[in-house]
Amino acid sequence: MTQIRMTQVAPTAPSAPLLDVQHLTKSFGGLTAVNDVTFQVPERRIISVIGPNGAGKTTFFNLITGIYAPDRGTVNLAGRSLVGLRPDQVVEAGISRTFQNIRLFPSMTAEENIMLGRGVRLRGGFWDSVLHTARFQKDEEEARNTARLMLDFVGLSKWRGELSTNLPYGDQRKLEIARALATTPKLILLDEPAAGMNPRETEDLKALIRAIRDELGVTVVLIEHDMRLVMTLSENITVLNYGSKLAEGLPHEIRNNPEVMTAYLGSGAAAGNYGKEAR
Ligand SMILES: Nc1ncnc2c1ncn2[C@@H]1O[C@H](COP(=O)(O)OP(=O)(O)OP(=O)(O)O)[C@@H](O)[C@H]1O
Repeated sequence: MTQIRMTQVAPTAPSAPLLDVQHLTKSFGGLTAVNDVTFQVPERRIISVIGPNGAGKTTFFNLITGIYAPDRGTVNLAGRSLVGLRPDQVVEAGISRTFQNIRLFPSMTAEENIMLGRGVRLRGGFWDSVLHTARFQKDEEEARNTARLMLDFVGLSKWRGELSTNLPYGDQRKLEIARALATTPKLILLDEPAAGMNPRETEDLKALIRAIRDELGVTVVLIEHDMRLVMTLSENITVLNYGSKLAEGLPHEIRNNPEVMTAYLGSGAAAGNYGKEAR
């Protein structure tokens, strides 16, 4: 993979977490989907958030990324508050993400999909694009260069001019990651990146996530149901259950935590997943 340095992490005190979430709470009607969750991520870590179906994991990501406003609690990135920012402003602040379901533009090429992701970092405005000004052309060239670097980084250069819909499933997921990386984030949130992948694709994904941290210096938080991947990739794991933080610790601590096991055993399909693959 190409060596690219892209992290723009502002200097923070050695002990200050990059992401600092305190007492985050969100209810929908009578249901508290995220309940008083405190969560800290130091720079350059790979952290997983797990929990049975409906535990509040995606809502937690949606609160961090400005899709929902929290009822209570704070979210800080490198010391800057993100509460009240729109999703695009959160991206500009340095957090990008992928979604549980693939959200590519099927009638655009792999390269064009990434160029769109890069748009948030470009300086030209609406009239620059309408009038095709010199600034627009410079922006477009810059976006294309970044897209090519990212395609190379995730190993998809051969698909550059192909419509995204024609890519194999695992490669579409990688393309989404490339698009998120094109915004030069400090932190990337991956929502079930291995969902639907075969074992070989999952192994590739594991190597890619490590490279994102090691080569790009980007911190990674992932939601994932594939326990084998979670246990072998994460440095730390946070477990949510019914919206609350049930446990937090090293992979072997989580694997041996009876409360975590009970939470999964009570949750149908996810229980099988945990029981089979956590070992
Ligand atoms: N916009 C919404 N309106 C009402 N309820 C919601 C909304 N979003 C999420 N919920 C509810 O909040 C709870 C948590 O959902 P969430 O999708 O965050 O869980 P999850 O842990 O990501 O689940 P899964 O692993 O199945 O993706 C669920 O009961 C869900 O139905």
